[in-house]
Amino acid sequence: MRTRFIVGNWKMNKTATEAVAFVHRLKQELPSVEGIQVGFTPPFTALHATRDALASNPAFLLGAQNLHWEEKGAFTGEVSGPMLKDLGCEFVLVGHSERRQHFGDQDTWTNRKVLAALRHGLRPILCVGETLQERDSEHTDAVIERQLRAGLVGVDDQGLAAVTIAYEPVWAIGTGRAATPQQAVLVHRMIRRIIGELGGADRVQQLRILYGGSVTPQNIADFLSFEEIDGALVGGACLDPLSFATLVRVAIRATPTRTA
Ligand SMILES: O=C(CO)COP(=O)(O)O
Repeated sequence: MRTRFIVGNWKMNKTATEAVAFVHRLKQELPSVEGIQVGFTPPFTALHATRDALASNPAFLLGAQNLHWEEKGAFTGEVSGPMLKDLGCEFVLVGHSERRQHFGDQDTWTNRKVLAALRHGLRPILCVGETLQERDSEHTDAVIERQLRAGLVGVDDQGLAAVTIAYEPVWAIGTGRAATPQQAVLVHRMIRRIIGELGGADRVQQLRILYGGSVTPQNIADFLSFEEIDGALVGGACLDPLSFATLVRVAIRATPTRTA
């Protein structure tokens, strides 16, 4: 069975000082985490402090929210894979819809970022998701397929084994209007089929597909009751240590028993 993965995406929240306070409180609430992995993506400026505060708990993984595809050079304001790796990051988000919407991250860029992450030993979490307009016009499948295929150009079987996909419908992000687990399951199945076609047929059963968009301590169990949903990418509900700890505790107990 795939190990479930809950990732708290802090977005542009928390100073380094606040990050340390958060982690200390969270560790009090979650003295032991077994059976699942918990990831954190602080802003770049809080990565170092968060790493030190997390202090080698193997269930806790540090990640970044973005990277540039070049290793170094004249790219003012950017951060590269080797820089993240050096700080102890194990994974990195690529193609989050906020990057696509506000910062012009196009499919060709997400592809370069996925390849750069893999080159530097970081596991990419490739984020895909449709807007409300795309869903309403029944383009969800086509949009997700395009984002996946374009984002994974040139990724070989070995690379695919290191990739995680996050399905985050744009209309569900920060709106309090989560997708239903059944809606997510349908998209997750399609994602697994497409990745299988891309050449990961042998390994596709190991691929983790997370759901993101208004996940809360109240609805996480519902999502994780489906075996197609391997975890969650959590925004708003990850910022408060008590709320996030509750969510993680529920996730630890959740067992997949339903089919859509
Ligand atoms: O974008 C998200 C995680 O990356 C989801 O954000 P919310 O959980 O706030 O909807």
